[in-house]
Amino acid sequence: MDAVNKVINEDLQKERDKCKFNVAELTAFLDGGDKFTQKRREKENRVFSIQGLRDAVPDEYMSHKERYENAVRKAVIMHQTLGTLEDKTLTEYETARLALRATTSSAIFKENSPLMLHYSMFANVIEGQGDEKQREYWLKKINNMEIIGTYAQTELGHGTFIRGLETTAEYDPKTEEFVLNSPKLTAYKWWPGGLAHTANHCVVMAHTYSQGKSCGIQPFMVQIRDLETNMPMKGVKLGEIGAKLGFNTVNNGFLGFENHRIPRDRMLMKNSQILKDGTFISSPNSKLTYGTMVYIRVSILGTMANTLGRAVTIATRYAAVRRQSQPKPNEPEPQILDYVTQQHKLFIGIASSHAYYISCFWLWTLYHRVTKELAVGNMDNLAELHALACCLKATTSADAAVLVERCRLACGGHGYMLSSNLPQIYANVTAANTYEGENTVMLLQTARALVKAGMQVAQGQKVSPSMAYLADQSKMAKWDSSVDGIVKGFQKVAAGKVAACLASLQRHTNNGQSAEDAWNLTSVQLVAASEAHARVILLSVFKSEMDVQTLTLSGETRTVLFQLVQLYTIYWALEKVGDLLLPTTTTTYSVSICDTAMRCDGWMDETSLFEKSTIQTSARTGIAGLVLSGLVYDSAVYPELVHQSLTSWPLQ
Ligand SMILES: CCCCCCCCCCCCCC(=O)SCCNC(=O)CCNC(=O)[C@H](O)C(C)(C)COP(=O)(O)OP(=O)(O)OC[C@H]1O[C@@H](n2cnc3c(N)ncnc32)[C@H](O)[C@@H]1OP(=O)(O)O
Ligand SMILES: Cc1cc2nc3c(=O)[nH]c(=O)nc-3n(C[C@H](O)[C@H](O)[C@H](O)COP(=O)(O)OP(=O)(O)OC[C@H]3O[C@@H](n4cnc5c(N)ncnc54)[C@H](O)[C@@H]3O)c2cc1C
Repeated sequence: MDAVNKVINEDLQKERDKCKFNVAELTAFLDGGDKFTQKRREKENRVFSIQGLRDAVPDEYMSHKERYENAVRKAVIMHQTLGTLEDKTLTEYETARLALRATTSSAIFKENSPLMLHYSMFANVIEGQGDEKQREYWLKKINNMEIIGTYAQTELGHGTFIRGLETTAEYDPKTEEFVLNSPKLTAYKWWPGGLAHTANHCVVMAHTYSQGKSCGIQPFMVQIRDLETNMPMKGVKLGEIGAKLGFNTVNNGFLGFENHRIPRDRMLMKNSQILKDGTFISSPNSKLTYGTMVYIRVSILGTMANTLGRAVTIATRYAAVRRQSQPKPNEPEPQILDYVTQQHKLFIGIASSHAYYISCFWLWTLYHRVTKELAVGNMDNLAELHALACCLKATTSADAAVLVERCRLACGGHGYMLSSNLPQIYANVTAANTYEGENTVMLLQTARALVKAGMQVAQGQKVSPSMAYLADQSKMAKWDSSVDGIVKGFQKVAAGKVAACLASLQRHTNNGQSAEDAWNLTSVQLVAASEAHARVILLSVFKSEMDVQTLTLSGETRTVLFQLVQLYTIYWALEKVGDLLLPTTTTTYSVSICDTAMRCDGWMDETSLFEKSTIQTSARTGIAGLVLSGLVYDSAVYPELVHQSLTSWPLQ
């Protein structure tokens, strides 16, 4: 194996040599600047040089228990290592941006870390829901790993419907304690990562009662295990939920309570409070309790960018080194990358990964702005943030799962091998369709906001900036096959779908249906309208952010990035050709230029055997990448046809 490792595959090297742009420049652009590239590499080099982080045996040959124990062992080393590299001089945004790119964890854990929830939701829920004293007390313990925690919301009976949670927390003013109970089996917490054996604390979302009255769903910090023995505390029942498609080392567990008492100050009281005598002071907005979910939904865009980037890198490298068939007699078998069908499968993955990165940073900026506004009591933009986070989480995770599976199929039989790592990547990516808000449910949340905006437009009222295009449709000029033109086409499609939903809701209520039944009867269209809106946002943000952010880049790098924008836009125009009412056309791909993602060593945190043995990489540094061909649309008739279709759009 070692001898093989020293030789870089000839075809791969040739592709890298053909690169027309400055790889370092593009890498720094994606990282957010040279400073971050340096920091990322420092982290990667440190982590990847640790012998103890390598698996003696591939995960898939271990038992369930061995896998978990191996993951715990690595999680401890990772924590010790990363702790020493922490940079306190970075702003919160910079730290988040670095975390998004320096995903060493995905290279170390094929099925994720058992501490995943500790670092993500547990820490964030204390930050977002704890009062000042609670934040000061708990965050120190969390950061020092004095306690290990998770986020326990979902129950066996209810995941989506939070208001239906059955775990109860009843305030007892005599002892100034809350009494936690799981009155039924369906009230058991079910799913929280790390709960099975790893966590000794968790934030429990529970239906809260005081003075005999419901105080809604509130968060509580609960110690569930003894810190010395790791055994469950009195009145706490714990266990593991069992083997899953993926996430097997995340250690998802169940949790039930039987008269488990906790002090009053364990309720996280930033937003709502229960005073010593039991008086309930309600949050200014009950949805503030859901803030951690919004934060993770925003992060998921970045996770999708990384996960898809890894899959498409593996598949593109494979396409460069794999030769198959003999279309021209007496000539060698071509690289499968030369087949246009193969390029069609892979390039959209490269473009989408970039689109998700850009959209994630854009959404992060909005998230930080809204968080600052909330801190001073301004809720004006919370609904818009929620609507955007829901539809973008749903659309990017759904697309990423499809595209990762396409990458797996693009590797033929080898993609079916676990050693390709593509099946495990798929198992990770498809989970995001369900966790942090099931995708259909998320799209329906955005649809609520779209319907509201549609009604406001009809009444001549102002709507939120991301939905302002709904009001502009009548003024909208002709559109064409330029990127901006296609974005306008998509705006028209989304506006048309929203209008159709409003008409359907109206029709059903006029026919005597209740508002709820009218909503259910219209829900297939509502989901479609919400997805169309997400497409508008993804396409327009990708284009406009690239316009602004690439100004200082060299012409070659800008060109290749704009080819990705163009590819992404045109791909979706063709995918949604029915929506755009485009009659069948003979538009063809004429593939000639381009490439990108796999040139940047940001993608190089893949540790699979497959990559190392079959396709040689220069392991995490200075990957020159492959020269693929870019995509140029070659159809003179295209703009005309699109335009004609749009002018016959029945709902405009
Ligand atoms: C460091 C980071 C790394 C990241 C790695 C990632 C992987 C990490 C691993 C992750 C592992 C996985 C970990 C996990 O999986 S943790 C568990 C995650 N669980 C969920 O996400 C549950 C999904 N369900 C919900 O969120 C709610 O119950 C929904 C939203 C469905 C309905 O709710 P409800 O029935 O109560 O509400 P309503 O429909 O009557 O609507 C009422 C109004 O409220 C507004 N509204 C609703 N929600 C919000 C909100 N959030 N902010 C602002 N507003 C909000 C809404 O628009 C509406 O407004 P209006 O129309 O009336 O004006
Ligand atoms: C890998 C993984 C990790 C997880 N980690 C955690 C964790 O750490 N902590 C935690 O608390 N939870 C966690 N979860 C749970 C997760 O958040 C829930 O599974 C998710 O919110 C969906 O809820 P559910 O499973 O009850 O699905 P359901 O809501 O029962 O969904 C089933 C189907 O019903 C449909 N449906 C439900 N309600 C509606 C509606 N109102 N309108 C239309 N259709 C509807 C859905 O679209 C879906 O098709 C995790 C889940 C997974 C898969």
